[in-house]
Amino acid sequence: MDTAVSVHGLRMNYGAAEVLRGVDLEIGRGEIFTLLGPNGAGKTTTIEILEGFRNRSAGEVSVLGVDPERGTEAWRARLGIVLQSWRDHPRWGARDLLAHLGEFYDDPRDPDELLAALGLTAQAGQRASRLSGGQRRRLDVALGIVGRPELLFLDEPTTGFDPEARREFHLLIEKLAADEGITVLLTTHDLAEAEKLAHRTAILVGGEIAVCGTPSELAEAVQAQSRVRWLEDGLERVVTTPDPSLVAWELHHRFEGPVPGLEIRRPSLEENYLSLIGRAA
Ligand SMILES: Nc1ncnc2c1ncn2[C@@H]1O[C@H](COP(=O)(O)OP(=O)(O)OP(=O)(O)O)[C@@H](O)[C@H]1O
Repeated sequence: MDTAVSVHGLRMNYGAAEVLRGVDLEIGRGEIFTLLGPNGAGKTTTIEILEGFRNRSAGEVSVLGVDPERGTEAWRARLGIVLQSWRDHPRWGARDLLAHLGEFYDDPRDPDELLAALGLTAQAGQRASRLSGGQRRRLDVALGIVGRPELLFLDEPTTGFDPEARREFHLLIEKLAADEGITVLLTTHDLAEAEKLAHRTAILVGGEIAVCGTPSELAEAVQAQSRVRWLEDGLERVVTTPDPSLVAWELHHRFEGPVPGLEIRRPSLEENYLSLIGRAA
């Protein structure tokens, strides 16, 4: 795998608070990688360290072959960064903002093509402060890719999007990765978004990677036990098991026929994700 991001034993303390507790990650070039986790898990802290905005407490980090703590301007120009909230230049029009930012790069994208790709052509002359939340996020993404980055960081990019805008946004990210080989690292707390969009996802819980893999590996790892219920001697019995068909087979044998009130339930991925991150499903 041609590596875009490599992280080993990453630790971060804010004073006495240990926020990252030994994070390991390898992200390949051209991959769409999601960092998924609940509020406060350490997602933003991780990507701020990768972006070179924050110095780590310990561990090894390489982003496009460079330690972010020693990143030069030339290295930074290879990154596209979309922060959680970017509220600068409220008086600038969307197109002017893109054209202006593009001047800082050697080979910027054409502002009009970018606006069209993001579905913002009608808002080209509109001030950034007058855009809706979803339009503003799309402009943020346009600003993030105007310099043709090799690696794009997106911190919770779809917060506030309606379903249609979210779907279009996902298509755009898939196109950027497929057509241009851009590596994308995005954070989200939406399991469905990670499942839909990412080639691979790492679930960050309490400053540690709980699970990392492709959507099917994720489903398998997060898949908890199934619940088998039945009635016996007037009482409800419940067992949890990784192999509900075996339990049902044993029950059928024991009852020598139909099992009263037999019910098998496999928790959804969402339920299992919630139990993994320590929330009631
Ligand atoms: N500058 C800081 N000083 C002290 N503590 C901080 C600082 N920034 C973040 N934290 C704490 O570190 C923990 C991780 O925060 P972080 O923003 O990385 O989480 P997150 O996973 O991005 O959360 P969210 O989904 O809410 O954005 C939280 O407990 C947060 O309160």
